[in-house]
Amino acid sequence: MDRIFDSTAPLRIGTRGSPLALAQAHETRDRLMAAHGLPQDAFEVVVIKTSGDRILDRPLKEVGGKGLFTREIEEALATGALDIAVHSMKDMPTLQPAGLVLDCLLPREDVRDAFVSLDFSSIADLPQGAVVGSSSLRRRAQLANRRPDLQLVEFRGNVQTRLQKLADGVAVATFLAMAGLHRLGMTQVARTQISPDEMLPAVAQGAIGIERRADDQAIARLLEPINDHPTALRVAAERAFLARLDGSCQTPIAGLAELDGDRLLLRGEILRPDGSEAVAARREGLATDGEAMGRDLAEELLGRAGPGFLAGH
Ligand SMILES: NCc1[nH]cc(CCC(=O)O)c1CC(=O)O
Repeated sequence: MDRIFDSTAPLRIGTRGSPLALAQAHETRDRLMAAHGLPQDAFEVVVIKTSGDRILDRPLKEVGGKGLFTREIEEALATGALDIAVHSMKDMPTLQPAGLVLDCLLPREDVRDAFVSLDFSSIADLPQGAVVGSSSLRRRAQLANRRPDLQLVEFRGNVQTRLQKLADGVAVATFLAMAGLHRLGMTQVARTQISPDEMLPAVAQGAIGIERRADDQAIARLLEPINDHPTALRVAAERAFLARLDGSCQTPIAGLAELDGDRLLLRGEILRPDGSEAVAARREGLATDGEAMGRDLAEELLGRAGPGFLAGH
């Protein structure tokens, strides 16, 4: 019998402590309880503070790359202080540290961005020169590309902090992932759900991934029934695209794969950080070829953009 079912010790689920991260950890726990008929006390949610949670006063691009919200959690997983770790896939580097794998994906939530504002109903509704808050390089570049007249200010912090900044008048509008709002039961703050045609979301937006030690076969079997195969195919194609672009937090990149039966439609966009130029393309093919399509799409965009584009020079 698997040690996980024999053990009297609860399964330790590692997560960040933000309300959204906790909601994602609880969703993971609930799916494992349902899949295996386990009681809630078979699990323990362990909150880990990451450097990204500690440093709130500087733009993310100055603090460091994508590992910022995950490093301490991955260290705890590697040393055995956790059994699994729950992550927003959009915050994950494309390469896992040696000894860890991230191959269990929960069913994907809404992939769209939400336009959030107390005074205006959409991007088009924003007056000339309005101040918009966002710390996402992708959203900043996409917005600057479509509305060069707008003024952008940094907007760090969790969903609640950012809404407070709007209430305080720091900016008149911001963007949040619909997925996060759904999981927090806060979709009412979205004034408009922005179509991917207007603003292509981040790679893996709306997807939750569960990481484990590569050699932990009991955990691999435990996770197997909660892995959502359509989500896994889509995220694999998007992350192959991202990996080929050498994407980091420093680079405005958007990508979205959608399934239609056994077909996969993959769209990608890269932008100059100041939004002065955007290059977009799409690929369509068999879903099982998604990762090759991702690499191929990245090659096309890199070729069309030319050297130095992603660095902004
Ligand atoms: N970068 C922070 C982050 N990482 C994941 C989400 C939302 C949930 C998701 O996309 O899965 C957010 C907040 C946001 O973009 O509004």
